[in-house]
Amino acid sequence: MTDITKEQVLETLRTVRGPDLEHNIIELGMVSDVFISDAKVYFSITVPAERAKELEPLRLAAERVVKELPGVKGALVTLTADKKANAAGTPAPRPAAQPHAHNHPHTHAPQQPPRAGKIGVPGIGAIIAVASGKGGVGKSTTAVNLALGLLANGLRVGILDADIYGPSMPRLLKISGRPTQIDGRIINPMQNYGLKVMSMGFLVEEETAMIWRGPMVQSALLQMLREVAWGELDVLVVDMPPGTGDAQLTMAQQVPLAGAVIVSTPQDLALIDARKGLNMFRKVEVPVLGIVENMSYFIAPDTGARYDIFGHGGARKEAERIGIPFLGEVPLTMGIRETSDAGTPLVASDPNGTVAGIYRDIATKVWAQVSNTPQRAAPSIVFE
Ligand SMILES: Nc1ncnc2c1ncn2[C@@H]1O[C@H](COP(=O)(O)OP(=O)(O)OP(=O)(O)O)[C@@H](O)[C@H]1O
Repeated sequence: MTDITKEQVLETLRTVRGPDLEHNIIELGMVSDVFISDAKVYFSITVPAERAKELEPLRLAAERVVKELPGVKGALVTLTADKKANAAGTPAPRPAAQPHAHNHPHTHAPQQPPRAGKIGVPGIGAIIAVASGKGGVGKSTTAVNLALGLLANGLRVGILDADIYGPSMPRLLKISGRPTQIDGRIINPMQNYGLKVMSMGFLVEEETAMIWRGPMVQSALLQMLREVAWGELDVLVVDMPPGTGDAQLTMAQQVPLAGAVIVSTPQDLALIDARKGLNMFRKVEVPVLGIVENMSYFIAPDTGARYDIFGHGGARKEAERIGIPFLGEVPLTMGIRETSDAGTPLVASDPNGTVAGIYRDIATKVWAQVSNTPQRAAPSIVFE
């Protein structure tokens, strides 16, 4: 079998029509440089920032045609926001409901209930949210590897999948089956890789959760927090649902969070959304522990060479601009993709690898902040 070439990849990408439905994505100049390494193909497609969401099918189509080429073992395609549009002075899209959100986080914040209204969970030292302004940036993958990084630092760790509509923990941690109950009420968490885990995915079929309305989701979440036999934990990592809508805001208000970690990709579009996430936590006075830049740069698996094809550094600049800690850069690698899809997260399956080291460093930085906050030192307040 001959090795796959760049030309073959570009040729097959000519069969994928661009957003104008007339020209293909190569003609339209939307495809970045193509990297091929060990029969795996990596590239990004540049799209206008405001259309990234609706163009997800384009990304999938491009990934599919490349994967179907004989000799290709895998393809990893990302959407990149069109920077030129911004450089040319096009204003970045703003959320209609929060017109001042990303410039004046405090100016227009509505009145919120005081933080004293939140109550701790007995036995749990600190609860940390992992959030992202939008889906698909690798929030769940980061949450799992961060949790494992905290575990590797000698802490007792649990992870709560708060994404009721799209739970990912059963897949990411390769856990199946139903949890057992104590006294018909308290649920035993599931476990793998030393983590205690709870997810709506263990309790109901995905289709059932899909038809739930807001209040049901809220009570399901609080139940997963309080009616689960977590035991003694130093830290519970909550994988928040993506986005910054009302549901996320309520959740951030109701869960007694010690702090939040924001995950973003380096692209402008993701950063705009990350900013919304930051503002959301500020509104409810939850300390932002910092930003992680995921899919920051690309490392060719064969040569180890590093390529900055995704606009690396955006999240660090953003963190510096607004004065919050920058927690680290996680590269885009096939290893992360494959292990998260296979349910064998890298920090557990390749603890000595470079990427595991990056996640452990992030975990150390996060914990250094959390353990210095008064919430950690104070005993948990018993609820009800
Ligand atoms: N650094 C990375 N390198 C390569 N692939 C990655 C990386 N981070 C995440 N991925 C892949 O990107 C996809 C999305 O990741 P993940 O499910 O963690 O994102 P998410 O932000 O939680 O998404 P959603 O909000 O839709 O649940 C997954 O297939 C995952 O394996």
